[in-house]
Amino acid sequence: MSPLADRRFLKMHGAGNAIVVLDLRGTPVRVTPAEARAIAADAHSRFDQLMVIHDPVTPGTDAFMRIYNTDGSESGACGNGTRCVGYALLDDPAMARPAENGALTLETKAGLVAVKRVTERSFTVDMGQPRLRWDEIPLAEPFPDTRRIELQVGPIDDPILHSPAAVSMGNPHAIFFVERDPDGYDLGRIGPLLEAHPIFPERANISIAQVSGRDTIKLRVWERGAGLTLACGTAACATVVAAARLRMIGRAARVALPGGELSIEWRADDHVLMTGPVFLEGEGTFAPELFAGLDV
Ligand SMILES: N[C@H](CCC[C@H](N)C(=O)O)C(=O)O
Repeated sequence: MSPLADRRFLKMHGAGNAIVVLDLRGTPVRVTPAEARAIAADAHSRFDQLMVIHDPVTPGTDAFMRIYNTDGSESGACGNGTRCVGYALLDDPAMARPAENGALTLETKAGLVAVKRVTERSFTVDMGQPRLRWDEIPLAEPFPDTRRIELQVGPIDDPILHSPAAVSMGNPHAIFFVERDPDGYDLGRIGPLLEAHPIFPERANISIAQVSGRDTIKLRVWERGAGLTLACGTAACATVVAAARLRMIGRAARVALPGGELSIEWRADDHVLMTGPVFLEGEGTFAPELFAGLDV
C-alpha cells in the first residue's frame, strides 16, 4: 500500500496552472514518478504540477520542495506552484507555520527561492538568477550566445521556429519570438517535437511569445512533462529575461497567458521577481485505490 493513501492535499491553481500541494514534512516518504502519474490521472487530483513539501535541508530555509510534472518527471523550478506553496505554508490551517513577516525561503534541487505575500491572494516569488550559459540551460552543443540558437527542425517548416532564445530558471526554456499572434501557431503539434529536440538533453519548456509593447508580452507555453498549460511562471520569467537580452523590452513586463497575467521584473541585481495570483479550489485525500497495482 502506498504511504500516500488517505493523505490530504490542496487543489489549487496559479493563473490557471493546475497545482496540487502535498505536505510530507515529518515523514521519510518520497513520491515516486508512478505515484505522481497516478495522482495526475485522477479527476479529483489532476495537476500540471504536484508540489511536495518536505522538511528543510539547508539551515535557514523553511522547507524543501520536490516538483513533479504530469508525466512523473521532476523539475527544479515551478513559479506558479511556488506561489501556491507560499499560500499553503502561510494560510492553510494544517500546513501553516509561523513565518517571519509573511516571507518564506524554499529550496528545490535547483537552489533557493523566496516567496512573500502581496495581498490575500497574490504572492511575489524571487525566482533567483537566470542561468544563461549553454551548459547551464543545458544545451547539447556549445552555443556562445544563447540569445538566439539555431535548431534543425525538419518537420517544422516555419523558419521563425528554428531560432529560439534559451534560458534556464532552474528548468530549461526555449522561447520563440514571433510577430504574429501566438495563438496562430499549432503549439499542440510543434510543442512535443521541440520539447524532445536532441539539442535539449533534459528536454525543454517551449514558449511562443509576441512582444506587444515596451512592457507587455503575449505568451503561450507547451510545458516539459505537462503539455499545454494555461500558465507557466518560469516560462514567463525566462521570456522576460530573453526579451530584455534582445533589447525588445526593458527589464520588466506584464505577461499575458491564457489563464491570467503575471508581472515579471529582472532586477538589476540579476534576480527575477514574479508576482501573480493563487486560487484555492479545494482539498481532498488520496483514495488508496489510486495506487492499486503500483509496486510501492
Ligand atoms: N514543466 C516545468 C515545471 C513547471 C513549470 C511551470 N508550471 C511554472 O509555473 O514555472 C518543467 O518541467 O521544467
